[in-house]
Amino acid sequence: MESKGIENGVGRNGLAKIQTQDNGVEVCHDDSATPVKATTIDELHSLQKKKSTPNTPLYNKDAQGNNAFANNVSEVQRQKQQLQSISASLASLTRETGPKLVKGDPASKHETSKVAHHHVHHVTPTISVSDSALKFTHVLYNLSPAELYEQAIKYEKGSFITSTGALATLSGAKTGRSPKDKRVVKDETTEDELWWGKGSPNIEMDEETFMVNRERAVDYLNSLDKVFVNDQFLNWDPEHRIKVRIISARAYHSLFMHNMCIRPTPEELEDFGTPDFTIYNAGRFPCNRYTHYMTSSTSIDLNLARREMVILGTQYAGEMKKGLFSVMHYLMPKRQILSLHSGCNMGKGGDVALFFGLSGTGKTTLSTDHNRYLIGDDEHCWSENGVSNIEGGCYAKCIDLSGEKEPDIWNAIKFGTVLENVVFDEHTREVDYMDKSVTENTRAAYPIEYIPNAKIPCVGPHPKNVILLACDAFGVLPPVSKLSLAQTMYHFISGYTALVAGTEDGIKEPQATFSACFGAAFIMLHPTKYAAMLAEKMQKHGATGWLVNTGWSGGSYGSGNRIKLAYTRRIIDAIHSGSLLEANYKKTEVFGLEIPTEIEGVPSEILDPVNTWPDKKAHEETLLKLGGLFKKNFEGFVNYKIGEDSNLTEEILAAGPIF
Ligand SMILES: Nc1ncnc2c1ncn2[C@@H]1O[C@H](COP(=O)(O)OP(=O)(O)O)[C@@H](O)[C@H]1O
Ligand SMILES: C=C(OP(=O)(O)O)C(=O)O
Ligand SMILES: [Ca+2]
Ligand SMILES: [Mn+2]
Repeated sequence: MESKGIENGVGRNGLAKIQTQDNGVEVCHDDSATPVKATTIDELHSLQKKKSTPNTPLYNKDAQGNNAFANNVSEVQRQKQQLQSISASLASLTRETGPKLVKGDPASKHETSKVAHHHVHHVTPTISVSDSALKFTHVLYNLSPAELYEQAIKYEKGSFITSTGALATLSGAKTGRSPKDKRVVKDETTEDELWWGKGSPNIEMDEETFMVNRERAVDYLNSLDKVFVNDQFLNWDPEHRIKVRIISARAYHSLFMHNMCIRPTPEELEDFGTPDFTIYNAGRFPCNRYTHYMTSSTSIDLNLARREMVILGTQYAGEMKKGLFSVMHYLMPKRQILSLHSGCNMGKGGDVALFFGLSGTGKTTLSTDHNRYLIGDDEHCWSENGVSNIEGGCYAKCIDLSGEKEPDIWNAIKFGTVLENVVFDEHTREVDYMDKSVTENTRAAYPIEYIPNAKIPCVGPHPKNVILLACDAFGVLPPVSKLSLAQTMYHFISGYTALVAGTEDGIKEPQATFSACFGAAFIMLHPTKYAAMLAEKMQKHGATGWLVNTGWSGGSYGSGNRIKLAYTRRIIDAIHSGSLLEANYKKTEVFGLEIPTEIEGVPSEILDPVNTWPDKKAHEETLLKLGGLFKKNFEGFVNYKIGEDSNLTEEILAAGPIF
């Protein structure tokens, strides 16, 4: 019937027929493999998934990796305890019972009905109980990135896979933190312990109001079909590890925290027990303006006594990461450990550098260095044991990101990475990193091991260099200065950087920002407490302080240019290698900074800013102006003693600009 070859076979439509094989058999088979052992499509689907979850216990497996039958009871018991713990976290404090919790996705009926049988947290409803007690809330516990991708793409608008495999998400109306809406409960203890008043990030609220907001968040979360729960760790120093639980409404938030916190191994998760700190993230659900203290629809509330944080009315994920950082800024100093808003890396020879700086000054960019081991990009602890990263991931800005300039960050944007608020081609899903349509603050959150030279575990010895980064948009701070200990403290307490005017009406010149300890938004104690600890540690371990201007040169913002990243990298290289310690120095006017006359790979004339300004008078005026702003800011600190030694306090006061 069929003819051989194309040349003489003509189909009904007049086109040549393609014959695959000439074996004389009339019936055409698709393939020769044995058919699958399934009689229905459902059966076929069930073959696809092997039983395993991130929280599957390992203990109960036999040598072949099968779940040993004898231990199944303890596994059921353990799962029950885990669900009871989550149930306790989600319990309403104003009603007798909350919703019943079930593990698993409500959409996958087969799985959950099975699980539900074992894992419903039983409460016997009585007639007096509210309807919410009769409801089921599904708990999606420590899901994997793949599972979270599926959840986000199915249920959260604005979630897409980009051409490199990252998960593009939208954070909603808020694309940055809301520091004015961050409140801390003032009680008998925190009243004395914390920094309150002018300059402090701690805006007070009372316990009662906290409980109102907590209940609001808990009720919202319980009203959902499902919530995401992450149980993870903070701090790579095993002695000072903190267990955190994050309860959130979005897969985006769960994946973000999966990346940013330290991910427990299955064994660690098995022994997790009760968290040390819990975040209730109600995301889009606002606070109620009739509630005392509420001044907007957003409220981020910290209760140190209860070890809880409540987030209402913002979906910006950085709020969780930086909220936990505040908690560490309280807990760690209690243990004589200094918490640092800094990046950190280590050379092949074990030399550690810290990179302090406010947002946008270069912590993430400069600590991610192909020639060095990355310990972390943003939050660290310095204890008697050395340094340790608080987090398990990095949070890089991606505006104008390029593969040529920042290959390691570029390559980290792959499957598993959360990309916030970026714009991409609707067809190819290629991200346009130049596009600021949604926000200038586009971000990538990825696990630290996505950086090839990550140092795992993320700990290192005592720092040798302490680098203070300032993005000086006035263009008068030198690209690099070597600091005395007193100068290091002066600049650490000042925490200077400048914001550029951008495109807003009216603002024509850069705005100086002073943020104590290069992170006033996150510290909980008075800045001088952290400064005293830093001075003590730097002295004890012989660390050198440096001030690096990653901002403007040749004039202020508008007339000069931002210092080339390549030059800043050469400067940082010279600090790491020790060669900059050996350079010749001269002292600058006004700020009295020691500046090197030569650095390999950097044009010598840029090392003294005055050389780069065509208008010398304008330079002088700008320098004095900035000096004045420093002086004025420091007035708030002149009455504080730093450390045991009043000599150091006096030296610090004298280490500022003189004119
Ligand atoms: N000379 C420079 N040094 C450091 N960063 C620079 C420099 N010039 C431009 N940049 C850009 O500034 C931004 C610094 O941001 P980032 O490293 O995320 O800061 P941080 O982590 O301190 O918030 C990056 O986008 C980086 O590419
Ligand atoms: C996430 C933040 O940190 P950074 O900009 O320092 O990376 C932030 O300040 O919100
Ligand atoms: Ca920051
Ligand atoms: Mn950063």
